Amino acid sequence: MNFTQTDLKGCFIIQPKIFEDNRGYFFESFKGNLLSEALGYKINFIQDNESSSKYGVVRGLHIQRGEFSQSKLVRVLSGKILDVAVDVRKDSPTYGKHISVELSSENKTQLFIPKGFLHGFSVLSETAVVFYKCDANYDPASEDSCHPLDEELNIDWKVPVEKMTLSDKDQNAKRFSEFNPY
Ligand SMILES: Cc1cn([C@H]2C[C@H](O)[C@@H](COP(=O)(O)OP(=O)(O)O[C@H]3O[C@@H](C)C(=O)[C@@H](O)[C@H]3O)O2)c(=O)[nH]c1=O
Repeated sequence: MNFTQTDLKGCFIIQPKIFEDNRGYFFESFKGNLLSEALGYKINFIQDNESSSKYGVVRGLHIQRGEFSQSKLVRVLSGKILDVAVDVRKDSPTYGKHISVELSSENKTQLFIPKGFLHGFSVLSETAVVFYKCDANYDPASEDSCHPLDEELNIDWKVPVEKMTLSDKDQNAKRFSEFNPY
């Protein structure tokens, strides 16, 4: 399992080691000790989420604040997404910057996103099933969000705008200029 720190400190791209043979493949999809070693601190994942979405769906950009703030470990069980993390950590030298990483059932790449980041993804395949671990429970009262098409963030979701599907909540999300740092 290979951990690569990204341009946004604390966000890691994780590439599991795949074992292929005439039966198919095997890989360890999560190793708590190796993740803690790479991060330099311990993570205690307590909730797993799965969602399925069709091509062009953009979910995000979401965050939970306070005691329910979440780190996430994201991977794709089928299809392909563009996974996006935006640094909203107050005083971070990369505040407002984002990374985008293609995650697919084919490349088996994972993205670790620490607390203090907005998270979202777009679906680049016909459908995609996304699975992610969280280290805090879902708490709607702690949720905050930012519009995925905010001009200041300038995220290329790799989906034409006319083909995008957003939830009502995301369509009505605030602009980044109105967003309070984490
Ligand atoms: C996120 C979440 C939603 N729900 C419910 C609330 C709602 O009725 C339904 C759909 O919720 P949403 O529209 O918020 O789902 P979605 O837009 O997929 O929200 C998710 O987006 C990605 C990008 C994230 O990073 C996640 O943390 C989460 O915010 O599921 C839960 O019960 N538990 C959860 O953990």
